[in-house]
Amino acid sequence: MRYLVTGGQMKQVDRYTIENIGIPSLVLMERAALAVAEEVMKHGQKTDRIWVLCGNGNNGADGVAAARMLHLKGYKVFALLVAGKEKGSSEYLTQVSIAEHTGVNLAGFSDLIPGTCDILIDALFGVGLDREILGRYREILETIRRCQPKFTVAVDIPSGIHSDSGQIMGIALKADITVTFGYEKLGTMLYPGKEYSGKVLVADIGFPGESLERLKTEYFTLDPEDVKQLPKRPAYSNKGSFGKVLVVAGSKNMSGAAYLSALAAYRTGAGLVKIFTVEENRTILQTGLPEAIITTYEAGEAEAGTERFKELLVKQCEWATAIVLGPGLGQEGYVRNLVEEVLANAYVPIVLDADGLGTIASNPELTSYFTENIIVTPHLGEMARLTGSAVETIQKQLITTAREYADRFGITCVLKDAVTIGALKDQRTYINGSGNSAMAKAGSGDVLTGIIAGLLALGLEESDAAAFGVWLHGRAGDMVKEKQGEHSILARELTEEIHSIR
Ligand SMILES: NC(=O)C1=CN([C@@H]2O[C@H](COP(=O)(O)OP(=O)(O)OC[C@H]3O[C@@H](n4cnc5c(N)ncnc54)[C@H](OP(=O)(O)O)[C@@H]3O)[C@@H](O)[C@H]2O)[C@@H](O)CC1
Ligand SMILES: [K+]
Repeated sequence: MRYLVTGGQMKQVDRYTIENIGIPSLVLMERAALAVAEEVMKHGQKTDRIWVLCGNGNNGADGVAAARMLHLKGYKVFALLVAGKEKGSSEYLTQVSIAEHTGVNLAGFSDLIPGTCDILIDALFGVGLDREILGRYREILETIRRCQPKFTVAVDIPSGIHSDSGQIMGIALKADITVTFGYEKLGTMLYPGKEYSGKVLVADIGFPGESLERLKTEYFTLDPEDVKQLPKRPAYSNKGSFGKVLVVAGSKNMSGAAYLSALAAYRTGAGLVKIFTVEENRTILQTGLPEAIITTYEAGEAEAGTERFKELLVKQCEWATAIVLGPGLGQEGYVRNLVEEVLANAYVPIVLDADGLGTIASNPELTSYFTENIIVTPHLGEMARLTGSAVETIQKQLITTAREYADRFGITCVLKDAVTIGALKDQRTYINGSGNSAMAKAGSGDVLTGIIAGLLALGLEESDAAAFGVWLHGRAGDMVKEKQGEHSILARELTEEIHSIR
């Protein structure tokens, strides 16, 4: 697990380290600049034309220091000082003074003769960027972009990307590599910032652990080594040891979603999976997934809300350790009854997805059944229906949208996008780094519900099941893509990779 920070949190880490621990700001900066210079030396040669674009805050000061280090190693460096010294930070003034004493080639931006730039070090704005880039700064960034640097190393974060949201603040520079300090910023994990950052390298510049621990560390991501934290299968066990997943899914002419969800739950480790679906799906599901138990109902009895139907459903809910509710249920009138009965009668974790969420959006009064064991997994369109916000608005504020929805009901909200967010009920927020665009295909979401339910059945609590589930799902997608390329992934193949990850 890796913590991620907002720009504001990073500033608090800086301040605490400087003021309470006593590591001078310039000492941190020296290590930051060295990390940048070393990265440039790995990619460049002494004959390369290296430009360093420097603002007059501490990001610019990092740039000036890196320019000095490269200059002293014999590299051809040209530091472009974009702003005057008047409002420069004290570290910036110190770095410029040192650079002057060591003979670094310093110039104002107006002295730039546009030409070949082999390597650009982008040190205009770091976590201090707090507003839209306009006027002269915008023109400077446009000029730099027109020069088409062959390789760009961003200092801390690409200039123009907001460190909390990953949004472009009017204009931004694209980097091949971003050398970030201490902890990765949310802005390089979230689109479009993620795309602008290239490869992100986190440089340890000496922040002691306690400088972060004392903050409320809310944001985190998972890496391949974290898979070790998933529960192991004890040797002495039976199918009952691993929990029972009830998949309430499927409708007439729609059996695939139930199949995929159930299959994924089994592949993730559930001991028993039962599909509760319409009678029409019995044969096809029994044939496709003979390992699953199939219990069926008639749409008519669900519509009428007969006693037999209610009793049958209550029995299923009592049987389950975890429930998937929604995939492929369709939008027939009876679905509302079905969803309400499950929400009212289940006392175990429920993964609510797809048509289950559609039912909630059309019948918002059903949210009164939401308890802390609900995990909702909407994509942006579903979230738009649930909240009444536009998709474009949600996309610009994934984290806040997911967090607000989760907190409103005290539930866990997994908001699915190119970077999926898990606003967990325990107040931590998971930012997913696995997965790829090839997974944007029918059935992929059904597999995710099954994986999360499988983890719940193994005993993970809702927050961990949601975060690990999203990660495993993306990782499986990455592995399938590696084998068969971008275009031909099928949702069911995601389930076939789960074993190689776990
Ligand atoms: N010891 C430390 O603290 C360490 C810090 N480190 C480094 O410091 C960086 C943070 O430094 P920072 O806080 O000085 O902010 P920074 O990103 O340089 O930007 C501030 C400048 O930008 C300006 N500005 C902002 N928005 C603007 C806009 N839209 N359009 C125009 N101007 C705009 C703003 O102007 P102002 O608002 O003052 O008018 C100010 O001049 C961090 O990312 C890391 O690289 C590391 O060395 C580790 C040790
Ligand atoms: K930068």
